[in-house]
Amino acid sequence: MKKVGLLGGTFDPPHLGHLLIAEEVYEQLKLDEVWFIPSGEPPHKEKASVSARDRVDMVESAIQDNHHFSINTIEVNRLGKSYTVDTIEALLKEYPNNQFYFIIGADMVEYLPKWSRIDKLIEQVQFVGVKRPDYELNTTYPIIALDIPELAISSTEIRKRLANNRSIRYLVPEKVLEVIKERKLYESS
Ligand SMILES: Nc1ncnc2c1ncn2[C@@H]1O[C@H](COP(=O)(O)OP(=O)(O)OP(=O)(O)O)[C@@H](O)[C@H]1O
Ligand SMILES: O=C(O)c1ccc[n+]([C@@H]2O[C@H](COP(=O)([O-])O)[C@@H](O)[C@H]2O)c1
Repeated sequence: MKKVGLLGGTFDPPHLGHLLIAEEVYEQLKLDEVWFIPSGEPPHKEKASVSARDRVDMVESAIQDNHHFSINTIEVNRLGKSYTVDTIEALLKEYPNNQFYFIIGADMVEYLPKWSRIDKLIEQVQFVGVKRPDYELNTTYPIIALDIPELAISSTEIRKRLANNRSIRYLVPEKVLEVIKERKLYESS
């Protein structure tokens, strides 16, 4: 049975915090792979600022030099809001021999009670919660809580910096920076 970590996200844009949590969970839980799953329509927040195509391309650029990371586009290929419960149901059908671990930051751990059909979802997939500055990892849900180095990086902060012509070097991988610059993403109009 293959142990596969899933990192769902808006990735608007992907940053070093995402890569660090994926790598830490991969190592600590001895996973075989981690799949990055960009949302089509995020279930609980405003639409992303750039297209799904751009977000997929940025994720591909971010993970290209790590052979145990890959991208899965199941959510961008599905219409409507990207509820995790639908994604897990589809993945379990398609890959019955995989054991999935859904990785979330502490902000999403706090939000778990509000996830769609959470009582069903919690029985279908093992959640792994990781620390994130300013959020608590406490929950009554049966998650695996992991201690990881905390990085105070968010996509929101990166978008703000770009809007103010500030540097995002060393907050995102070089390759992601190249895509952002080439396509003039996140420039204020
Ligand atoms: N610095 C971080 N430390 C720990 N977890 C993180 C970090 N950044 C993102 N995550 C987690 O990664 C997943 C995907 O996050 P997402 O793509 O929404 O990035 P974000 O930085 O939270 O974006 P935004 O600021 O736009 O809300 C979520 O589970 C989130 O909690
Ligand atoms: O299914 C839900 O109700 C749900 C609610 C909040 C978040 N999620 C998922 O959690 C992941 C991280 O969310 P986000 O918004 O921080 O990118 C992403 O895969 C979302 O689809 C899912």
